[in-house]
Amino acid sequence: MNSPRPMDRATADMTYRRVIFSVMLLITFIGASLFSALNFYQGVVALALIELGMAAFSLALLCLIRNTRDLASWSLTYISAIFGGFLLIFAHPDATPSVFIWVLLIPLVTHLLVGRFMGLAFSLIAIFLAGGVYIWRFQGNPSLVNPLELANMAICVLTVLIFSHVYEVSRERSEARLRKLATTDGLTGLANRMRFTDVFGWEQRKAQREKYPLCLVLIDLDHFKSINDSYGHEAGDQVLQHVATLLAERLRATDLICRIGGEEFGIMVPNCTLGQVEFVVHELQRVLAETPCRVLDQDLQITFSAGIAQLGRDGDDLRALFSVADRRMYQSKADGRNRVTSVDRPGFTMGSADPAPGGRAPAGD
Ligand SMILES: Nc1nc2c(ncn2[C@@H]2O[C@H](COP(=O)(O)OP(=O)(O)OP(=O)(O)O)[C@@H](O)[C@H]2O)c(=O)[nH]1
Repeated sequence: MNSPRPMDRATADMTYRRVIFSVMLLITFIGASLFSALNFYQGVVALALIELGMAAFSLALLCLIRNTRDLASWSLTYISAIFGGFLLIFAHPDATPSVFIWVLLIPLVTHLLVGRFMGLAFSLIAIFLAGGVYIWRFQGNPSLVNPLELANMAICVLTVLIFSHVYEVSRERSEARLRKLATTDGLTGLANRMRFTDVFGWEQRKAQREKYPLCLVLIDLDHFKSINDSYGHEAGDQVLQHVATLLAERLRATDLICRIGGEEFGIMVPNCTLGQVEFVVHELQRVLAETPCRVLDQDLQITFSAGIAQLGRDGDDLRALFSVADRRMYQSKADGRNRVTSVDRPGFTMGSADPAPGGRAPAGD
């Protein structure tokens, strides 16, 4: 099964929930141990044994969840087991009414551990069951089971449930917004360099493990400065968005494209040989040539120069690949632009690249 790429929602969510789960298990372990000792001391052996079981279970889970990928299943197991333990305690003749105050924690704990949907579903079932046990236990006691008492408890528990749910919904939304801000380029909506670096590291390990090629393409728009100079910065922004959309539409879902900065883009292409990637980039150039960018009632013909580097052949990490792809991209510029380079020309150095010539504006119609 494919694990999610870094900074994907599932991964970030798991990191957050693992911390919450660990804290919860620690609290359960300490609390259950303490109550177990107290109940043993008071001679209530049955309750003491249930609590001892809860403490041992929490400790075992604490060790188990450190590295598990299946955190959601373990969280549900924990919630079900602990709630099962609570139901046994609630039903025990020695348990006092004050024990039911723990029901207030159920919405909070479940929402924190398993999110808004499962949290809400589990809370409703648990509150319903706990309420049933309460009525069954104390039905002969009118001071504990009467409409006023029940309404008090129900409103209190429902308020905690509503707040827990609203909190979790807004937390998940804020987290998604922050994650988007942190990982995407604001102008084009493509991945930013930080996300690219994260995903590349993940993809690199996968490519090395599964022995398939991984290539990096650097793309730099040609004479972009002259677009800004001739048509204005806003027009330049539109061109960047136009190119970003075209590139993103043409690449596979497994490729990752990012805006590195300015008018430079990076593409990570897994599972393709250098020759295949070169073909793909030529295709992108062809599509771009066939799709001019409409700006201020003019069709601007945009071209780019590209350099390609392959993991292993040209370097063993992203920094080395960037350096090689960058050199080849400049070689494409020096060779006349609108080109793709995947092998070094002997004797070529960055200094020998043609410095950007003063402002040839792209062809308008
Ligand atoms: N509109 C716009 N322009 C940007 C942005 N970021 C960088 N630029 C401009 O991009 C231009 C890059 O110019 P150069 O590095 O000289 O490159 P070039 O004109 O494409 O020349 P060659 O790369 O040699 O073909 C500069 O004018 C920057 O101001 C941006 O976000 N929006």
